[in-house]
Amino acid sequence: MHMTVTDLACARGSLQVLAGVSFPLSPGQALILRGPNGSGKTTLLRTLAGLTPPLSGKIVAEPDAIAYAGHADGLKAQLSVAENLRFWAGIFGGSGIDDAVSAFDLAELLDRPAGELSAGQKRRLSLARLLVTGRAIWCLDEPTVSLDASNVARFAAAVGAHLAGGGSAIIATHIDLGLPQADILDISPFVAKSLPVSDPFSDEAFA
Ligand SMILES: Nc1ncnc2c1ncn2[C@@H]1O[C@H](COP(=O)(O)OP(=O)(O)OP(=O)(O)O)[C@@H](O)[C@H]1O
Repeated sequence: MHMTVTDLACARGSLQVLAGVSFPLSPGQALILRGPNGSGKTTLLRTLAGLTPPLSGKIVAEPDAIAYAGHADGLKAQLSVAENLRFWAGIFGGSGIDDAVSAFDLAELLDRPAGELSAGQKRRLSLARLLVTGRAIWCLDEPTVSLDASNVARFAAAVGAHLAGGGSAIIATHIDLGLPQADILDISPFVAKSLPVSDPFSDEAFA
C-alpha cells in the first residue's frame, strides 16, 4: 500500500518542529528516520499516525492503513500475554495471534500477566501487536528499546517478513537494525525554526 507525504509541516505542543517533509513510501519499502535528539522523528511519526494534526501539507494513504508503536508499550497490565494479543486482534479484526506469538517467541509467556513481564518481554509483546493489526504501514518509534541482540534480530526478521508480504515501515531508530534493504530519511534538513503555532494542539490526552 502506497503512502505519499508532500510538503508536510508538523508541530509538537506550541512549536513548529518540521517543515517541507516530502517522501513516497511504496509497498515492500522500509524507511529509517535519522536525526539528532529533538529533531522531530517522534513528531513526524505521530503526525503520520494521525495522533497530531499536520500544520500544513498532505499525507495520502488508504484509510486505516497505519499501525503506530510509540515509546510506551501500551499493554493491559492485568491481562495475560494471550489476552492482550486477542484484545488487539479483536479491535483490529485480525485473523489470530499465532503468527505474532511465533514471530516474537511469546509461547512460553502466554499465560503470564503483561504487568509482570520484564522490560524486554513487554517490548516483544508490544511489537507483536503489530502483526495482529493486519495493517500495511508500520510507524515505529525506537522499537528496539530494551531488546537484546537476539530479539533485535527477531524484530528485524518480523519487519523483513512484513516487507516481503507487501507491507512497509517507517522506523525511527538510533541503532543499526540489520535491514540492508532499508532506505534512510535524514530529517535534519526539515527541522523548522521553532516558530510558535497559532492554534496549538495538545496531544497529552494520548500520552
Ligand atoms: N509533549 C511535548 N510538548 C511540547 N514539545 C515537545 C513535546 N515532546 C517533544 N517536544 C519537543 O518537540 C521537538 C521534537 O521532539 P521529538 O520527540 O519529535 O524529537 P525526536 O527526534 O524524536 O527526539 P529523540 O531522538 O530524542 O527521541 C523537541 O524540540 C522537543 O523538545
